[in-house]
Amino acid sequence: MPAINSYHVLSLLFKICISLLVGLAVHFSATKYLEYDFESVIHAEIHSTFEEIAQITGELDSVFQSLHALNVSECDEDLLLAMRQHLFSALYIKDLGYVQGDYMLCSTGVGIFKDPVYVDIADYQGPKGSEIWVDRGIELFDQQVKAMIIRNGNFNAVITEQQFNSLISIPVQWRIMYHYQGEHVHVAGHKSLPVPVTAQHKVDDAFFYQTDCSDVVPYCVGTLTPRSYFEEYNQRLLVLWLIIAILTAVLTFGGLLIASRFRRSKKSRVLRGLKTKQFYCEYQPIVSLSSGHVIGCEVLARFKDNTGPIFPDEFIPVIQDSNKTWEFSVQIMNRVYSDLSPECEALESFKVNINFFARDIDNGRVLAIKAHPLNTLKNINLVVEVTESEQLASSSSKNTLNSLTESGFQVAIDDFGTGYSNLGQLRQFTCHTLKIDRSFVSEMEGGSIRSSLIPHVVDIAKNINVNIVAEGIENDKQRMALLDAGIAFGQGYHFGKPMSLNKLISQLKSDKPQ
Ligand SMILES: Nc1nc2c(ncn2[C@@H]2O[C@H](COP(=O)(O)O[C@H]3[C@@H](O)[C@H](n4cnc5c(=O)[nH]c(N)nc54)O[C@@H]3COP(=O)(O)O)[C@@H](O)[C@H]2O)c(=O)[nH]1
Repeated sequence: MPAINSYHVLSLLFKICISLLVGLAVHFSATKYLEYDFESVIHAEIHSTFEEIAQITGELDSVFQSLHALNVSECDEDLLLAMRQHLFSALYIKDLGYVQGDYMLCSTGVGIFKDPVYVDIADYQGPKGSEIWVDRGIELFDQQVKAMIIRNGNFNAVITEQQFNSLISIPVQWRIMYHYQGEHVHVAGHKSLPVPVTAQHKVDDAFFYQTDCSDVVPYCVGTLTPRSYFEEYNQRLLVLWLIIAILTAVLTFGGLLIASRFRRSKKSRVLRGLKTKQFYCEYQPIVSLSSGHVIGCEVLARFKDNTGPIFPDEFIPVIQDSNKTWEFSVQIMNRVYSDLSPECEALESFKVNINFFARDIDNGRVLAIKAHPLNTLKNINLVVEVTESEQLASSSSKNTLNSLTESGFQVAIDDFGTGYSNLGQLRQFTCHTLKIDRSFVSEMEGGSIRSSLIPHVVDIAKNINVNIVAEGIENDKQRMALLDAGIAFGQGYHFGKPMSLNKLISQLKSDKPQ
């Protein structure tokens, strides 16, 4: 299991926060949408109220018009009959009366008054010369009701507040205002609601407040709807959206986990590292086994990102499988160049072994090394190190290696003895060094069959006149035994682990006779 560090904790917290934010955003947007939708419902309700008010005023206009057409100057039974006929067919008007001057003479409900009733001053002037009284308590068919009275000429009509109560069907607090010549007069509903001056709406934690004024009739309506009604009205949708929001948050979290797992997969880290040039180099000394002097080094690529290091045994296969071998080698050469260029003055015919892939030898891409600035560094002998493999046996590989050696490069065959090389193959191209795989060295003390092959490899090397570097020397006993076997050079933890170039240079300086 990978170690959990603060980076992982932070990244997990980040994912949780993003997922919560996405879930909240979905929830917030859905609620806003439902609120908007609910406001449209209230808006439609207000507009249907205006339509009904228009019908009321239309009814009043037509009744007044036809009563005026009777051209009467007193209230008699004929007029009462005519008024009652109008009342019978009216939808909204609940009573009609005849007024002369400041006195009402008769009404459809009472008939002809014995004593004319004094009519006080109207609350406000209405359109078309009408006068209006609002919120009046009147007796209608033996019942005390609140009503609005509209007078036009010698006639007045009564509209009860009950008429208005049925105009708005949703359970909101509402208020209808008469709006004429800049004045707002309460007509019906909750007097405490704010005066609806212009169309506006507001939503808070507890209420939806919405007001609107009609363009057709001089009325405005204000509504105050408790949020609980909104929640009840949209109960199913709110629950559904809450579930969707939770699911979205969970899916986002899952998606982020998968994405980051992919991001953290070795393959994507390595390829990202290649793109962002995150590979760097360590240098392992190669020494003379007799004197212990450092005669050169092997360049070993390293990789580390904020998730941690990845070792060559893991990243080399990724690079091979992704066909990025040459891109990788160029990056390493560039790194070696920038590491070495400030230091090379202090060196003396120093071998620098760089590992290349057999496929880049086979396809000849490695020949581009000839034009690389590394080639211009003073005191450096570049050694092309390549692991022995089947690909090295191809004729194109041989041509490439021969072309390199003709141009002054040295060639080292790495891990010699583990695979495909044979003496016949080695004779076909010039190679300068055989590097004996560390498995031979590590098994020397146990006297394995493999280690018993070392003298044989030494013979082969002498035969074709190449140097041998023994790899993986971890103690002095191994050094001595290899020296006895006729091997001149070695590499291994006994002389130094792969290290930074600065460290290697200091080791070199302390190594030099003063
Ligand atoms: N084409 C390229 N291949 C590269 C490059 N950089 C590295 N590699 C290859 O990856 C393999 C693993 O390399 P690494 O993990 O760096 O191991 C090297 C040494 O650290 C290790 N070593 C050296 N001395 C000892 C020792 O005394 N004991 C011990 N247990 N290990 C030791 O051996 C590796 C070097 O081996 P070799 O290459 O065979 O000389 C390895 O195959 C690298 O070649 C690169 O830039 N390009």
